[in-house]
Amino acid sequence: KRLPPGSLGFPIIGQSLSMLRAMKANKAEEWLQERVRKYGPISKLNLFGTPTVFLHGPAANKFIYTCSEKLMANKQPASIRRIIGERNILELSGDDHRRVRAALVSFLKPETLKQYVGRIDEEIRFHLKNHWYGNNEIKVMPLMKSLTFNVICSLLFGIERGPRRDTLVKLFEEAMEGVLSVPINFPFTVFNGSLKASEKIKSIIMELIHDKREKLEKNGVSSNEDLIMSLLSMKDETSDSHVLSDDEIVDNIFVVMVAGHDTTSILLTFLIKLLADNPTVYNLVLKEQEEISRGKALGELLAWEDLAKMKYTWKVAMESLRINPPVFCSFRTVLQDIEYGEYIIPKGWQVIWASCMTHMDENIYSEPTKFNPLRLESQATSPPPYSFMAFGGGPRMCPGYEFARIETLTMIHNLVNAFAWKLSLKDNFFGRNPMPVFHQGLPVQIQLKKSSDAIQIYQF
Ligand code: HEM
Repeated sequence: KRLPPGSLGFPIIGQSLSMLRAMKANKAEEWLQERVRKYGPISKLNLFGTPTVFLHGPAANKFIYTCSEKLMANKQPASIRRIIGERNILELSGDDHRRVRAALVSFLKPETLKQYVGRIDEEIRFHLKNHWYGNNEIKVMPLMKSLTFNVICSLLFGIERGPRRDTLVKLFEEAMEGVLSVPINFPFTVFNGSLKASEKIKSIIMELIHDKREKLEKNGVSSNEDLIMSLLSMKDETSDSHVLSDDEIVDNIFVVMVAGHDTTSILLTFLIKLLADNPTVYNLVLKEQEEISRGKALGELLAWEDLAKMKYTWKVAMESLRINPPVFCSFRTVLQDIEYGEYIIPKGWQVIWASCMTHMDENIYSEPTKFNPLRLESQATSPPPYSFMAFGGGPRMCPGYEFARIETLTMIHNLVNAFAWKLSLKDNFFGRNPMPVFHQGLPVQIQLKKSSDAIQIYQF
């Protein structure tokens, strides 16, 4: 058995800068395709200070998602670990991972979230009134980021609108800049700036924990009012001790901030673009959403049951995720030498794979660059297992799927019912940092629909 083909490049830096440059120029898929052409579906390289093996294809996806925890752990690159924290779910494995995941899922599961659909709808209407109503043009990407951040602040962290939220937004952007960087902590480096922002974010979360604990003790009852309250209320049935330590709550609230807001904002941004580019799809989505509005009183908020009727709209969202998955690549760390085909992946190395590569494989999806929401519906063309990777897979599959679905469907329902829009620019260039970023924010010209419903709901 031997090492996979490829070069490890220069020590520490390896191919990191070359890959980051390709990501910034939105050429990362081509960069990876070039590797596959040169070396095949498995090759070695050096990323973010660690020797790495890149794997490609559904068989590789299956291998990673079903691999024993004894062979592969979910350790992230050092930059992510140091910014978010050692006890965040992405770093944990075995019983620790199951315990923290179960605690998060007990709030993120449909049975809990279904009662919050109306609250998310309210936050979205507030956003539309404040940022869309009365304007002729808006920039979609920054607005979607602020919307999804506000939704998680309200629902998951119970942070009221105001200075604390505003400070968090700014710090959060600074922290995110260095999540994929060479982890050298010199003054004025991006990584150094991100570490400083991360410290401030953590002290804000710690303050929140103290405030909420006081509130819980005063009331003397457990609470599902928001995710932090829910985590603080959780006790082990046998020992009566808290399920998560304060440090674990801080690191995992941080990870939910990262995982929960950027991803959905990117999905919404691409959806708005795809709907502008595809009038037929926009009209079909509108038809589905108008049908739902007809069954409701004027101004009545959406409920869980309404979301089940938005089947076509969700297919459109899934097709958007196939073409533009927000999470570009994922990492695991090898704990023992692993044999993969004719190669060996040594202990201590990283494994990396990229969903976009599988999603754009024409052997799986015919005409992969074509936006076709119905392709995920038909039995004949539905993708084989481990071929749709936007939410990951296996025991680490995204636990925020339902939250993202509620938020996305509720926003699209409100948008198509109230507004028509078209892209302001012909070219809307985006790069990855590591999430996609539209350089000009995706400006669109918008028009409030003339219907009396839209005017009554979305005007002040
Ligand atoms: C469109 C929206 C979203 C997408 C595309 C997405 C994608 C993903 C992917 C691909 C993974 C797995 C990464 C891996 O295997 O290494 C993941 C994990 C995760 N996601 Fe999401 N996500 C989304 C929304 C959310 C939301 C809204 C939340 C929370 C409110 C969330 C919380 C998490 C957490 C905590 C994990 C780690 C799970 C674990 O390690 O057990 N995500 N997500």
